[in-house]
Amino acid sequence: MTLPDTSLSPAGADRTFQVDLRGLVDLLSHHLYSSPRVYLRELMQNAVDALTARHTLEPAAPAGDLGIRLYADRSVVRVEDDGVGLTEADVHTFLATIGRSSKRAEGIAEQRGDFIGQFGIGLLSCFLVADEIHVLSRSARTPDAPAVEWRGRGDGSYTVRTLPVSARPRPGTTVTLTPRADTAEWTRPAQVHALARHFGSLLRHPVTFDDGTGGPGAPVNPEAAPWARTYPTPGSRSRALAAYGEEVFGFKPLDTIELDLPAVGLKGIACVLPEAVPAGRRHGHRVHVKGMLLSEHAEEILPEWAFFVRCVVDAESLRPTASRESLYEDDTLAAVRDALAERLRDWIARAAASDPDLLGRFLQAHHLAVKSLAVHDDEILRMLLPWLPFETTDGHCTLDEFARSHRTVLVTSSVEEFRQVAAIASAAGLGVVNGGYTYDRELVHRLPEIRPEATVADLDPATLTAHLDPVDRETELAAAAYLAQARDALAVFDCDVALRTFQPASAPALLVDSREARHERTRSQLAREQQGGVWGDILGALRQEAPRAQLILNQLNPLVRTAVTIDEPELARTSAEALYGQAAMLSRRPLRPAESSLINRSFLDLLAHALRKDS
Ligand SMILES: Nc1ncnc2c1ncn2[C@@H]1O[C@H](COP(=O)(O)OP(=O)(O)OP(=O)(O)O)[C@@H](O)[C@H]1O
Repeated sequence: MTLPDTSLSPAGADRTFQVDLRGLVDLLSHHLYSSPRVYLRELMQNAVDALTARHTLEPAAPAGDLGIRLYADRSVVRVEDDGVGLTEADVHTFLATIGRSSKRAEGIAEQRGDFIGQFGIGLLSCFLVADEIHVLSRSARTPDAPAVEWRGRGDGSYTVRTLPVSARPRPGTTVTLTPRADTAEWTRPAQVHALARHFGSLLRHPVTFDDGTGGPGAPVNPEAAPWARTYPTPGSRSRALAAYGEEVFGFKPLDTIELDLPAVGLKGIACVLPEAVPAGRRHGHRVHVKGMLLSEHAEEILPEWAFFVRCVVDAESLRPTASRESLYEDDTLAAVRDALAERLRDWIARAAASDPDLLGRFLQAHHLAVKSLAVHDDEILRMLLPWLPFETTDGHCTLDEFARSHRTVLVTSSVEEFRQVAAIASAAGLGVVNGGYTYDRELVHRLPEIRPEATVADLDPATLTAHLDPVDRETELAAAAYLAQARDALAVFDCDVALRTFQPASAPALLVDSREARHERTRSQLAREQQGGVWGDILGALRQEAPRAQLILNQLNPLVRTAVTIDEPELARTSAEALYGQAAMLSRRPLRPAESSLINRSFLDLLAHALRKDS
């Protein structure tokens, strides 16, 4: 073992970490912030926090008198506020110490609720666009203190000096950046103006922008948030909220739901999407804190099932993470999520109770989202199950309509089984729902919970065939030769052939072949191929009696009646293959390569036969 060399440093001497500021800024820009543009958000946010502190200090000061002024010409970007300002001691403590913040209580988790910042690193984001940060400040807390100037450089060095009061006659802070040439994209005047509007349009303090061309500063946030304005009528209010939703999200909402949670000072709107979105694709919500836009893609404020809305909210006490692009997962956020989810449920309940037209349009676009919700939410299930659309043997209809005309509701377990039995079941007067889509079978089975008079049962193809009428002995005997040839032709598909009578007469054949049966046959076939090998033994051990597919020919169908009388063996085989191919296609399940080539071959053979006959 080698002992550490202690000759150069006295044992136990305390040392101080060195910080490589360039490395730190690099880390922030590549891993914390999504884009250099966030420098403006951080500066505006510091200005907002400084104004908040000033209001606490001077509660009587009229809010409209204290504001934020932005300035950008081609050579500098400046953010000036009438906030609480800094003394020389504050500058050393807060500006020059990375990770130190005046907005935090004792621990890192104890942010003082009135501020947006807390981590003491936001100002560093200015190094994403400039090599030097210049701060000129005057404290409102110590009005006699001189103005103080701080210059912080990207290499980690800084200078502080005090200046006469005349250098900054009023309390507040001015931060000036001299952008690097390669960052013009984020610092040219038009861009600074656009970014200021983007981040600050809902700020409650007056914010102006001046591009140095001489005109008056343009207001960045001329109007209050749309939900904070007053409107002459409820109708004009909801139209204004919808127009705002359209402006920020780019779609015309199906409806706009107002959100208001006084406990956390949250207000905003949820815009119902006019079209369905794939369940996995979530766009997230726009979250403002104290008016400041922090995230455009926050997902955490609503549960996953709420993918049919996009929200804009402004909250007093949600806590952003250091990157500001997501929210700190704490009890408040969990409570907000629950409360907002409750609002969405209330909206659905209201539409179900009093606005069938709106409910209809909503379900047309979002029935999948609602189905996923109803599976876990008894309240939604009770309210909406009768209204949800399902594919049935009566076409697409609501479960309520369907249950009214069918006392027993049969439900298949796969889409393909539904396709196989739909026409025949409906001709036989049976009511079948396609239970193959996600959630559908589960939901249909819960119908008796809200319609106790309804009965729901599973239907599989084998049950249906058991109900088909056999043909009389004479017909069976007459068809025996044809059936034998058909069985022989279809043996490669492990398919039996039978003759029955069923409606509709227009259906020549029904292929009964459940998914489980197909899997079982594949396994059996593999076991046969692998005989003797390890796989063969394993698969063999798993082997059950492989259920066979069944092609059921319809004796009522004129084509089948003719086919069973064919005495030409080749033509008999081809016709059986063609009937099998047509029934397989009707089931709309994916065809195996052998089946596709069989369909091709039988078609061409039949064509050749027809042409030969004609010539
Ligand atoms: N415009 C300003 N007016 C007054 N003080 C300011 C201003 N900008 C920065 N400060 C002081 O500098 C400190 C550090 O600012 P910085 O933006 O780095 O971090 P923060 O805002 O405290 O936290 P966060 O990293 O979460 O933004 C602040 O806590 C505040 O004391």
